[in-house]
Amino acid sequence: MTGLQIDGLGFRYGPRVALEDVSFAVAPGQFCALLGPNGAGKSTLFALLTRLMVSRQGRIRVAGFDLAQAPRAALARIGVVFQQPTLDLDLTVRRNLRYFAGLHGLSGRAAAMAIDAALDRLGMLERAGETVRVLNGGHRRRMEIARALIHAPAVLLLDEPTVGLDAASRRAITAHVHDLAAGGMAVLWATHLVDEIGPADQVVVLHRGRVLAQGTAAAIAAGQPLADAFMAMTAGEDA
Ligand SMILES: Nc1ncnc2c1ncn2[C@@H]1O[C@H](COP(=O)(O)OP(=O)(O)OP(=O)(O)O)[C@@H](O)[C@H]1O
Repeated sequence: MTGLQIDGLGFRYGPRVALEDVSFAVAPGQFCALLGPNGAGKSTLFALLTRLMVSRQGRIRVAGFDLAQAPRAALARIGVVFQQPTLDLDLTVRRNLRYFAGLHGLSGRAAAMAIDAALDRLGMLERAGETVRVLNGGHRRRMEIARALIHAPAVLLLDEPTVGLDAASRRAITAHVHDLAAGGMAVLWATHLVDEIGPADQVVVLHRGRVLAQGTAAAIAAGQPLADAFMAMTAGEDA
């Protein structure tokens, strides 16, 4: 397995169970939507995948590397776009990315090539010299995704990356990230918005820390709109 594999993952905040026996995989070339309402456990899962937090329950493998046993090798193969933007608004796009390339040990020509390639993939190359502050929200987000690609990760994690964006920007970013998956990356996209998911995408429905369903969106929707299937599943749990 060369993408992302999660087996039996659990996590508690004191007595509160945030994740329970979560297992699923994202293969290279797959766009997988982690679909869950507020409080489902998506951010907790992302914190465990990026080792901001550690769990003793279960196992996470990235491109075959066990995150607990070989954290550096595993983390080197992950690109992350967190919910909260973390850009220096007063630097240009290129300087922001150069700083980040340096964190990954890239400098000089290698860094310049990686930065140009990543910006090009997100349609942002012509904006490389602009200060981040003048970019709109959609372009800032695209730049953050480009930044997450600089070290050529095998797995790309995005935590609700379209929050606060207008419809056109959301559509553009969703399309760009689908293209990255089609190019061979394993993509995990956390969201509570079903309109960001295509029928062929993989979906993992997370609710109250547990996986309620997983499969293609078409299979989970089972002939009804995905939104209805999702509402029925999560409302049923509340009853
Ligand atoms: N620091 C914390 N201390 C205690 N409980 C927490 C903490 N962080 C999250 N929780 C709880 O863990 C559960 C999962 O929260 P989490 O933030 O992972 O969900 P989420 O799916 O990311 O939700 P959202 O979309 O609102 O960010 C929730 O019940 C939440 O209240």
